Amino acid sequence: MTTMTTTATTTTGQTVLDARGVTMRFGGLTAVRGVDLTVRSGEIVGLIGPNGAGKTTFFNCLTGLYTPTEGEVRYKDTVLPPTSYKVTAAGIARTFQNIRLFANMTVLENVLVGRHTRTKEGFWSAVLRGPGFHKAEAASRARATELLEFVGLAAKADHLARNLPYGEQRKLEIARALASEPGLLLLDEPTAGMNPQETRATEELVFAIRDQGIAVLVIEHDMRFIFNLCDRVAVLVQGEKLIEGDSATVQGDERVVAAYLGEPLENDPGAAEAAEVEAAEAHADTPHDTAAGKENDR
Ligand SMILES: Nc1ncnc2c1ncn2[C@@H]1O[C@H](COP(=O)(O)OP(=O)(O)OP(=O)(O)O)[C@@H](O)[C@H]1O
Repeated sequence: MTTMTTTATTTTGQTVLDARGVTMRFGGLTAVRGVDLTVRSGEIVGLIGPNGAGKTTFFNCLTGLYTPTEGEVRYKDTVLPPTSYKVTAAGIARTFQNIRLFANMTVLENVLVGRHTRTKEGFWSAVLRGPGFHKAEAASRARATELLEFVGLAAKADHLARNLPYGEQRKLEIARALASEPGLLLLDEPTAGMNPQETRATEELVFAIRDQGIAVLVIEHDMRFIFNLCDRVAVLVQGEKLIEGDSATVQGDERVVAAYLGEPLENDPGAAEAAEVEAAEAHADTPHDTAAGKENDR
């Protein structure tokens, strides 16, 4: 990972995101109910909660994919327009839980696509390909290359996105989001499917992004990642914000433990194996056999 040449613009404490009373209803189901959340520059804020708690729906309300049924979202004092293109242009970028790359485009082209809200050259300029277009294109390529260096993918600029390993596809999504030069980056489960080394590298990458002056709001089920990374963590349960505070406060809150941390996650990779071992122990004549074998498999 290399350092971007843009100057860090951190003015710690300035509110970049101010969501007030955000409610999202789908017919009879209230997926998000009256959620307030602020994110300030220089901060990494975590959003956690059980499956179905409303985290992604809340992200969708912040990024113009959904228009909240009630409530208001402001970015740097301006009420956000209800379309994702305009939200990106205003300064909020995001990645998705399910990776959304252009699989048959190169790594560099994917990042160039992310720059479309920052290029002034219009349709006719692109068609006529005059000097203005070529200058803007060269500047965009230079910036995209810089971002690929930042996330550690410069050597793969010409590879097709679909040929990247999973962890690198997630990095590419982040580079593409950064290409819109956001002031706030929303990451939806950035380490899903990653091994521990990739997760650790993602943690470093998020710190580096924050150090560039970009505020980060991150949804993640990996609690170690969240509590290492975040200055503040908000917990959503059944669409409502249960608590918000620093890592120690949230981890120690009895309601959070009861509602979330105390229960195995639905996709807890150890849960199926643990159940298998328990069942084997209950039925085996020699309880050590199966359990010992399973331990070695982990
Ligand atoms: N477009 C939609 N139409 C109807 N219901 C929806 C829609 N999107 C989400 N929901 C419902 O809203 C609730 C919250 O879902 P959401 O995906 O926001 O939860 P989540 O906290 O992100 O879950 P996970 O951790 O599993 O990703 C769920 O009950 C879900 O089924």
